[in-house]
Amino acid sequence: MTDIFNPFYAQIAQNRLSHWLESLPKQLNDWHSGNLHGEYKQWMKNIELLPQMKADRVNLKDKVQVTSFEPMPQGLQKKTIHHLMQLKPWRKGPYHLHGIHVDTEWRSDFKWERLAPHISDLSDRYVLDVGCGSGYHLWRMRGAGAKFVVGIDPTQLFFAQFMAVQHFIQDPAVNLLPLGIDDLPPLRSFDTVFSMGVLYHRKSPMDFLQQLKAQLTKGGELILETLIIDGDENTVLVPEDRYAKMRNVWFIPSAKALEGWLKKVGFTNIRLVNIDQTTLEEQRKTDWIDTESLEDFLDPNDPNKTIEGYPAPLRAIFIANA
Ligand SMILES: Nc1ncnc2c1ncn2[C@@H]1O[C@H](C[S@+](CC[C@H]([NH3+])C(=O)[O-])CC(=O)[O-])[C@@H](O)[C@H]1O
Repeated sequence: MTDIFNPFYAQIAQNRLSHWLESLPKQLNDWHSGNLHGEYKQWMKNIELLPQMKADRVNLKDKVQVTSFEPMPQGLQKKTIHHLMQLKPWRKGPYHLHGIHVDTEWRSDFKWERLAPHISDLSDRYVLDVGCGSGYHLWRMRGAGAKFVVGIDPTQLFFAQFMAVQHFIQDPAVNLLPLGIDDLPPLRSFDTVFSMGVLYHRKSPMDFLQQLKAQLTKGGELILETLIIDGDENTVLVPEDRYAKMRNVWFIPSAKALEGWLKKVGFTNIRLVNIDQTTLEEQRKTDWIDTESLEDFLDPNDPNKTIEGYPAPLRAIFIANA
C-alpha cells in the first residue's frame, strides 16, 4: 500500500472525478508494489532532503516561480541544487525555485506561448494533460485559472521531478499520477484535455485519439501537439528505425492527414492553430542534462534534416471538440 496518493483520493472523492476511485487506488498500489525504477527510492530520498520553505509568492502566470519573503540562504541553496541535480535529466521546464533556476533542456514556456492565445479560457475547468513530463505545463494551466489539474506520465523520474517542484509550491489542485494512457478508464470528465509530444510515440494513433476523446466531457476541448511532416492528406512518415535519435517513433502524419484522423474518430471544429520548427533556442543542452540534445539530433551539414535524413522536427498544434 502507498499513501502518497491519499490526498488526491480525498480530493476526487469530493469532486466530479469520484467514479475514478473504483479503479485508481488499486492501480496505483500495484504500481507502487510492482516494478519501481531501481533509483526510485534514491530520488524520493533526495526529495525528502529538500528544505522546508514558505511559498509566500507563487507565480504561475508567466513562468513557474516560487519565492519566500525570507530568501534561501546560500549554503542551503547549494545543497538544494545538489539534491535537485540528483534528479537529472531535467527535460521540461524551466522552474524558478527560491532563486534556483532549473534551466531545463526544453524551454517548455515557448510551447505554452504558442498555444495559449488559441485555447478556451481555463478558468474553473477540470484539465488533464496526457504525457505531461515533469508537469511544467500543469503549473501553467493552473496559472491560467484551471480549477483542478491532473497530469499523467508513466516515466517515474518525471514523477519524482514533479514531486520536487510540488514540495516547494504546495498546490493540491495540481497533481501528477505515474500512469500511461492505457491505464485510464473512459472518465468523460475533463473540460480540456492536452496531449503534447505523445501521439508519435503511440503504436496505434487512432486508438490514442479515441482514448483522449473518452476523457473529455461532451463538447470538451482537445489540445493536441505533435510532430508533423509536409504533405497532403495521404502523407505519413513511419521512420524505419529512429527519428532524431528517438526510439519509439511510429507515425508522423502531415497536418492534413492528422486532421482526417481527428475527424474519423469523431472530433469536430478541428483547427490547426500553429506550426513551428523546433529551434536550438527551444531545445538545447544545459547543466541540468547530461545527455545529448537537438544539436546532436540534426544533420551537422543541414539543420533542416535529422541525423537519419528525415525532415527536421516540425510541430503542429490542433484544437478540436469532442
Ligand atoms: N503511454 C503513455 N501515456 C502517457 N504518456 C506517455 C506514454 N508514453 C510515453 N509518455 C510520455 O510522453 C512524454 C513525451 S515528451 C512531451 C512532454 C510534454 N507533454 C511536452 O509537450 O513538453 C516528448 C517530447 O519531448 O516531445 C514523456 O514524458 C513520456 O514519458
